[in-house]
Amino acid sequence: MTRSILPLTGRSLRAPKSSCVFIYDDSKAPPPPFSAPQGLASGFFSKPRDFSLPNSSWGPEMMRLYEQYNSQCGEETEGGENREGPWKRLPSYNRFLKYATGGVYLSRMIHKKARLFTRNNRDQGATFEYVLFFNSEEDKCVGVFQAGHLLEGPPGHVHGGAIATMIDTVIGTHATIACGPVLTANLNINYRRPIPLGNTVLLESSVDKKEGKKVFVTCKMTSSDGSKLHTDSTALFVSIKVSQLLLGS
Ligand SMILES: CCCCCCCCCCCCCC(=O)SCCNC(=O)CCNC(=O)[C@H](O)C(C)(C)COP(=O)(O)OP(=O)(O)OC[C@H]1O[C@@H](n2cnc3c(N)ncnc32)[C@H](O)[C@@H]1OP(=O)(O)O
Repeated sequence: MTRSILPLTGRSLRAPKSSCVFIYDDSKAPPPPFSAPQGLASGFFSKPRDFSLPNSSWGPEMMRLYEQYNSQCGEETEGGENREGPWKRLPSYNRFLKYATGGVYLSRMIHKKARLFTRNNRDQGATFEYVLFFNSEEDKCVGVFQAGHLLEGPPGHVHGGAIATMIDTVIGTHATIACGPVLTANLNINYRRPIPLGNTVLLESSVDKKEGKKVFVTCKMTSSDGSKLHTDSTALFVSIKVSQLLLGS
């Protein structure tokens, strides 16, 4: 029923401008009727929470790096003018699908309780605190990541799977910006130095080459001052049609 009427293509999955999108918040009320246009039932809709903004759990290094990149971001001023800047902060929600065109309905039909792995803990600072910035002129993506105490692997240090998750998030986002919807086909990580829990690290990714449906990305993760290399990694992403995921093929 639903599959045939949904105009879901790669092109329809665009991140919205967070300032003007209203979405259904399923924690507050029952859903409006399926056919309700987005934004009409104002009592049921609320602004999506952008998890990539500072909160009280962010330590000084996280804040320093955030300010460093954020101060170089283009933005619309209160007077409505556009301030130029090479970087753009990428907003981050707990369910990407909800905020894509038409996704508000899809998100209720497809595993409606699903939440993004990295954004599913309400306890600020406990798991993944991160913010991503993108520089289109240089085609660079950076992630600033503060690792919370629930990410323990080796005693007092961050689990390798959590590190891989962060790398995949940064390079996956970068590959998506470069090529539209993609899936990780291959990810190789050299773990060079353990990361103490609570530390802030910097991830920097670059697209090495695109070849048909394939995009090759590399990423380095360093201490916040850049002095220590924690990981270096390479990855292959393959372009997909979003309908592939929805139709289970
Ligand atoms: C603003 C932007 C916001 C963005 C938000 C986004 C958030 C994102 C953040 C979160 C990010 C989270 C991200 C996640 O967690 S993604 C979740 C983890 N990944 C998966 O589950 C992927 C599972 N795999 C597949 O679905 C398929 O195998 C894929 C789609 C990957 C390839 O499909 P398929 O097999 O049908 O591909 P093809 O036959 O058309 O081949 C195409 C080409 O690719 C080459 N090939 C394929 N596989 C490999 C391999 N392993 N090594 C080397 N090469 C490989 C292949 O040889 C061919 O090359 P060529 O012959 O053409 O030369």
